[in-house]
Amino acid sequence: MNNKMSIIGVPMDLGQSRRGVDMGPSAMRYAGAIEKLQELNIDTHDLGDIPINRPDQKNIDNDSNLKNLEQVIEANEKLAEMVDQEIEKGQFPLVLGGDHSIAIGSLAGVSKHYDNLGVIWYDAHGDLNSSETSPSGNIHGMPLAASLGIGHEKLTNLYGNAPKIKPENIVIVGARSLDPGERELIRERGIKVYTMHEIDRMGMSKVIEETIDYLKDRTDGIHLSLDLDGLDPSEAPGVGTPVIGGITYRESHLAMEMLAEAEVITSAEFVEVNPILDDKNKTATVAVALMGSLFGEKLK
Ligand SMILES: NC(=[NH2+])NCCC[C@H](N)C(=O)O
Ligand SMILES: [Mn+2]
Ligand SMILES: [Mn+2]
Repeated sequence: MNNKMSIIGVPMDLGQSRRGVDMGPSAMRYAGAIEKLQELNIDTHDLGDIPINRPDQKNIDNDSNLKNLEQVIEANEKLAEMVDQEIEKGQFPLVLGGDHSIAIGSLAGVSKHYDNLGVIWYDAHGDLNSSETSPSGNIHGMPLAASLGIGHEKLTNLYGNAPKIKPENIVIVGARSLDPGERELIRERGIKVYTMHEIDRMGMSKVIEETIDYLKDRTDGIHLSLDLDGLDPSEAPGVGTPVIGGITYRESHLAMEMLAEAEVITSAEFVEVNPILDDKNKTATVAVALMGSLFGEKLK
């Protein structure tokens, strides 16, 4: 793996309705993210947080039902540019969120550098909604669709033309809450999904083995987008949209270790850590432990 890493914090909570996820980057730094990476002999540059403009009140776009559309776009444009520049310099970008809408910016920046970017979407949700299908108007439920070129054109065309990624280069792991429009899209576009059912049946080991086999040959880089709500809320309670019956802490470590061993991940983000809803920073601590495994920590 690329040993030179740039950390980019995105303290943004405007892609969903529960305040507090803007403190995610601080919570993960406080839980020792930078020290953990340095311990692993990774040459780590913490670039700090992207400045976020907060609206005075809740802003709902008139022609779509999208909440805080302008602010989300502004933040994502800054993020895309930064991610793009860091990769250009030869750095591995590690993005700390913030709500999952920031994946729009991460993927916009990363995809500039790959013709066939692969994406592992580790999440209880598909985040495949558009303004038409979204039950909530929350943009954090839309980043994967937007990156596929589906949805509001200001989101799909952010920092370059749509689409940023191809449906056949995506693997969703941990899904257990999919809206009707998302299911339809998964079927229509043939997106590969390992729901909790498959994880229970096959075991995480087989799921990740298949994921790597599937993506390895067809892609020229793989972005890991890890939403902490992919884990079970008993182990990662500090998230805004928890869904019972999730991936365990051990399964998640195994997944990260297998990805590290295969040396396939070329960029990553950890999102949706909400310290206000958390139990003594437990979720940020879990996130940092998973970063350890993803970036090569071994027990012996
Ligand atoms: N990144 C997340 N936590 N997304 C949750 C999305 C929940 C729901 N599917 C929605 O679109 O509103
Ligand atoms: Mn989620
Ligand atoms: Mn998500």
